[in-house]
Amino acid sequence: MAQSQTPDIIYTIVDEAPELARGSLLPIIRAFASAADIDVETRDISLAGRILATFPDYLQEDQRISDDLAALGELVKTPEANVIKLPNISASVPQLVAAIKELQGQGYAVPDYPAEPATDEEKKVRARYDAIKGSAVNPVLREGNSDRRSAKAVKEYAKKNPHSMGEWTAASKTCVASMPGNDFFANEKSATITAAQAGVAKITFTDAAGNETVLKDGLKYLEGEVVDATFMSASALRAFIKAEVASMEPGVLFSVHLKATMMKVSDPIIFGHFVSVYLEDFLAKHGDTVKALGFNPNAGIGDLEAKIKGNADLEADLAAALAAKPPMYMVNSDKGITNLHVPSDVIIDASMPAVIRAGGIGWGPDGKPADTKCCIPDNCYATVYDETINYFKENGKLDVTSCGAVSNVGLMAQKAEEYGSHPTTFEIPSKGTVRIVLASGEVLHEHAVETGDIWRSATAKKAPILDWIQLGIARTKATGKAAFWLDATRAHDAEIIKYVEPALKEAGIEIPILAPREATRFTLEEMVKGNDVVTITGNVLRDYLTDLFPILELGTSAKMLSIVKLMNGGGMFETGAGGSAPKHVEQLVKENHLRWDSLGEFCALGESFNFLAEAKGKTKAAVLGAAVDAATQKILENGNSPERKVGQNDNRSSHYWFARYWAEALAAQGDDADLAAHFAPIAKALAEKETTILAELKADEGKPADMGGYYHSDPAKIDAIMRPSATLNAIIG
Ligand SMILES: NC(=O)C1=CN([C@@H]2O[C@H](COP(=O)(O)OP(=O)(O)OC[C@H]3O[C@@H](n4cnc5c(N)ncnc54)[C@H](OP(=O)(O)O)[C@@H]3O)[C@@H](O)[C@H]2O)C=CC1
Ligand SMILES: O=C(O)CCC(=O)C(=O)O
Ligand SMILES: [Mg+2]
Repeated sequence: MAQSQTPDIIYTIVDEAPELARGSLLPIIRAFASAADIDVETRDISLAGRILATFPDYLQEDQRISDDLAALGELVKTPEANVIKLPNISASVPQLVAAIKELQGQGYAVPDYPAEPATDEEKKVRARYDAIKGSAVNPVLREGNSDRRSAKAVKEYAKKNPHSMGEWTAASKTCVASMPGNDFFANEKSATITAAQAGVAKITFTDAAGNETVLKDGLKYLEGEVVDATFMSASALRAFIKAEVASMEPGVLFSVHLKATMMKVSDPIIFGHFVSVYLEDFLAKHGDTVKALGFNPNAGIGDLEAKIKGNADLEADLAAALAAKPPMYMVNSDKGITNLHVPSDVIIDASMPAVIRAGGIGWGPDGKPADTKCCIPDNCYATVYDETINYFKENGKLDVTSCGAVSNVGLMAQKAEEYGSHPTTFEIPSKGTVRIVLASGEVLHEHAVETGDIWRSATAKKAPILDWIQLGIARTKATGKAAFWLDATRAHDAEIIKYVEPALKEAGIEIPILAPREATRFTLEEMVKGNDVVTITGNVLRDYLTDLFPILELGTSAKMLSIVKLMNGGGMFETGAGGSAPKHVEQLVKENHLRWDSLGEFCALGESFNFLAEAKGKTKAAVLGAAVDAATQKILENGNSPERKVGQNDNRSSHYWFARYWAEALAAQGDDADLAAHFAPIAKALAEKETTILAELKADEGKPADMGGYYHSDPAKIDAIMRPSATLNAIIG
C-alpha cells in the first residue's frame, strides 16, 4: 500500500455486538473527523468477510470482495498504520459451519466445510477453511506488544460506583483441578536458537515402524528465537477427566475451562475428550451409530443433540446418560445449554472471572447457583485461578472501592508463544517420535508420543521479547509495583528469564520475577493495599489477566484501554479486552435493545486521534482526541452507559450522549477556532433536540429486530436498526 493512499484511521468491520455498535458509532466518528479533514476508512475482518475473501473462485464477479485481512497484515508492519480494531469472532467449527450455511442461503456458492476431507479437492478446501478458523485475525494484526490498562477516569468511576460482587467464604467448595503431570507444562522443552542453528527447520513424525512423515516444513528460526516443544498425553488427560468426574462432591457442579476458539487445534480436541469421557456410557452403546451420523465429540453435546433429533430411543438414552453424571455448570440453564454443548462457549478468560466475581458460583441445570469444580487440565496457567480462589477464600471478596488498578504488559508481537501456534500443533496419529530437525540435521527437540497425544511447538522472537521487556520497564516506572510472571522451573520461561535478568540489570531497575502462582498472590496483595500493579506476562496470561482483573475491579473488561504499539512505528488500538458478546445480539434480535458498552471504542478512538496528531503532525487530531477523552469522562460521570433492560439506556442512546459531549467539548475548547465554530451549532442542536432524539431512538425497543443475517447481515437493515433517529442523523449529517 503506497504511503499516500494509507487512510488516516482504519476502523474494522467485525461481527456480532461490536459490529452492531459500529453501525451507530462510525457515522458519528466519520462526521466529526471529516470536519478536521481526517479520513476514516473501514476494512472487513468479519468471519463472513473472511470466508468470502478466501473463495473468490466460487463466487460470481460481483460477489467477490478484497482480502482486507491480508492488506491489514501488511499495513501493520508500516509506520503509517493507525488501526482501531474491534473484537471479531475466532470461529469454532460449529460457528464456521453456521456462517457458511448462512452465506450459501444468501446465494454465495462457497463450498461446504469438509468435516472429513477425502478427495484432494476437499483437502484443499479444508486447508483454506482451516486458515479462517479460530484465532485467525489477531495473530496476523498484532505486530506489536500489548499494553492494556484502565483509563484513570474509568478506574475512579468504578471505585465510586462499585459493581455487585458475590461473597466469598472459606466454606466454598469451588476449586480448580489440573492434571497431575504429562501435560504441556510438564513435557515442555525449550531452547534459544544460536547463530549456527538459525535458518530453516522442519517437524517430523516417525512411527513405531520407522516411517517418517513431515508434519511441517519450511519453518524459519531467527537467531535468539526461543523455540518450545511440548505435548499433552491423551491417555493421561482421559484418566484425569475420569478421576475428576468420579470424585465430584454432591451439590458441586462440574466444569471445564479452555480456550477452544483461540487455541483452535489443541483445545477443541481436549474439549472433545471431556465430552467423550462424560458420555462414555452412551458412546459405549451408541458410538458407532452417532459416528455414522457424523458426530465428532469435539463439536460438543449440542452437535450430538442436533444429529440424533427425532430418534426417541437415542434421545432418551442421552438424557439418562447425562442424568447419571454429576450436574454440569451451565452456559444457559434456561435453554439447557451445558458447559459441554458448544466448544466456542468454553472461553476460559471470560468464564473463570465470571465464576470468581460471583463468589465462586456457577449456574446448574436447575437454574440455581452452586459451587463449581473448574477443570483446567494444563498446569501452565491453572495456578493463577487456583491461587486467586485460595486468596478470596482466605480474605473474602475484593473491595472494589479501595483496590488498586492492575494493568498488563503482554509479550504478543509476531505470534509470540502458544497463542500463534496453530500451524505447529498436531494430534498424533500413532505411537512414535516427534522431532524438530534443523537444516544441519541437528535435532533441536524430541518427544516420544502415543496415539492421540497433542503435540505443539511455539516460538517467541528476540526483537519482540526485548521490546516487551522495555515496555514492561517503562510501564513499571509509570505505575509503581510490578512483576514479571515467569516460572524458572518451566522450560520456556527459563529461556525468557535469560533475556529479562540482564535487561533489568542494564536498566538499573529491580522488578521481581515470580512464577504465576506467586505473582498472583503478590498482585492481589498489592492491589488490596490500594497499589497499582503491572503484570508483565507472556501472551496467554496477557489474555487471561486482562479479563480477570478488570472483571473483578471494573465489573467488565469492556472498558479497558488496549494499546498495541506496533514494532515498526504504527499504532493499533484494540477496543476493550473482551469479545464480541453473542448474548447481546440475542437480546437485540429479541427485543431491540443493545447493551454493548462502547467505552472501549471511545478510549481507543481518543488514543488513535492522539497518535495521528503525533505521527502525521495533524494538530486538529489532537483537539478531537482531547475532546473524545472529555466526552468519555462525561459519559461515566453522568451514567450514560448502556444498561441491561429495554427502556434503559442502550448502545444507541449512549452514542447520542457521546456525540453531544464530544461536540460540546469541541465547541468549548480554545485551541482550534475553526473546529469550535463548526461544532458550536451541532452541540446546540443536539442539546435542543435531546427529547426528540431519545424518543426516536427508543421508539422500536421491546419489539424483535431483523438483521437480515447473523454473520452476514443486511447493511440497510442494520442501518435502520442502529440509526433510527432521523433527527440525530440529520444533525450529524
Ligand atoms: N479481541 C478479540 O478479537 C476477541 C474476540 N473474542 C471472540 O468473541 C466471541 C465471544 O467471546 P466470549 O468469551 O464469550 O467473550 P465476550 O467478552 O464477548 O463476552 C463475555 C461477556 O462479557 C460482557 N461484555 C463483553 N464485552 C462487552 C461490552 N463491550 N459491553 C458490555 N458487556 C460486554 C458480556 O456480559 P454481560 O452482558 O453478561 O454483562 C458478555 O456476554 C468469541 O467468538 C471469541 O472468539 C473474544 C475475546 C477477544
Ligand atoms: O484471538 C482470540 O481468539 C481472542 C483474543 C482475546 O481474547 C484477547 O486478546 O483478549
Ligand atoms: Mg481475551
